[in-house]
Amino acid sequence: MRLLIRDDRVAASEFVAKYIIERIKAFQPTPTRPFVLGLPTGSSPENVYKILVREHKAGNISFKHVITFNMDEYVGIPVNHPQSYHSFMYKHFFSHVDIDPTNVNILNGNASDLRLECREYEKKIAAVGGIALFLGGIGPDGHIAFNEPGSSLASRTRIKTLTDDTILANSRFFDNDVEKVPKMALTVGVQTVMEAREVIIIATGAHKALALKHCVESGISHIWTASCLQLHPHAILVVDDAATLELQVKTVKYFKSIEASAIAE
Ligand SMILES: N[C@@H]1[C@@H](O)[C@H](O)[C@@H](COP(=O)(O)O)O[C@@H]1O
Repeated sequence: MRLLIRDDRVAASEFVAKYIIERIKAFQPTPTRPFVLGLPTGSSPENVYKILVREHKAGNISFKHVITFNMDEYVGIPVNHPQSYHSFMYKHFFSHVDIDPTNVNILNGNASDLRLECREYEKKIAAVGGIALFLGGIGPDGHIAFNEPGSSLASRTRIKTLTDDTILANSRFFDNDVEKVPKMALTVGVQTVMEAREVIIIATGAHKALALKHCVESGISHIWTASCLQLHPHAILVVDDAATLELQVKTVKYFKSIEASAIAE
């Protein structure tokens, strides 16, 4: 796992957006050989989308031959609900770039058979050769996608009941009313994320510091599900200074020093 520390959220987002652009460009996607990108929602990636849109408008990147798979979606709210992850993705990203809507995959939280929807999602990912790069965020409780504390680290796309902590954290998007927050979601599993060839996580703000500590300095645990990334051969965590508050000074120094020496090489 690489840990890259930037001064603030803007700098962290710039790094992540540029990384995604570089990866897509290096892959040189075509209609028959598309780039497969996994995507999250949340306030952390919002800025990343802003930068990707900016770079697209500046003519620096095309998403024409990119297939996307979103990590998760609430169960039981209409697709056009302002807080659905469908709405989020179109509002912040898809509506502003040249992606082919038929290449956009988002779980349907209103499917008549939710289990089937999840199984089909996994099949769709496999059918396009797996995810090349999964962008993710982490919840304050260390969850990745909606893999809440206690999720199996071998899990695949499925229905999850959200924890009280997540419902409370996400109530800020629902008029601060926990009653309005959906109680269940569909989410890719920990294993689904782990099978991506690369994973890049953005985590910013002091409220992510404890999660980051558990993901980086503690053992792999189903309680802090993002800690699974310790086992991923190509995982990068991009964080701001505030998110490192709970890390040991020596951890921060170490990761900063290896980045500095990598730049010097
Ligand atoms: N399901 C999403 C996660 O994928 C996301 O990482 C998390 C953190 O969101 P934020 O970046 O807004 O803190 O929120 C939600 O629970």
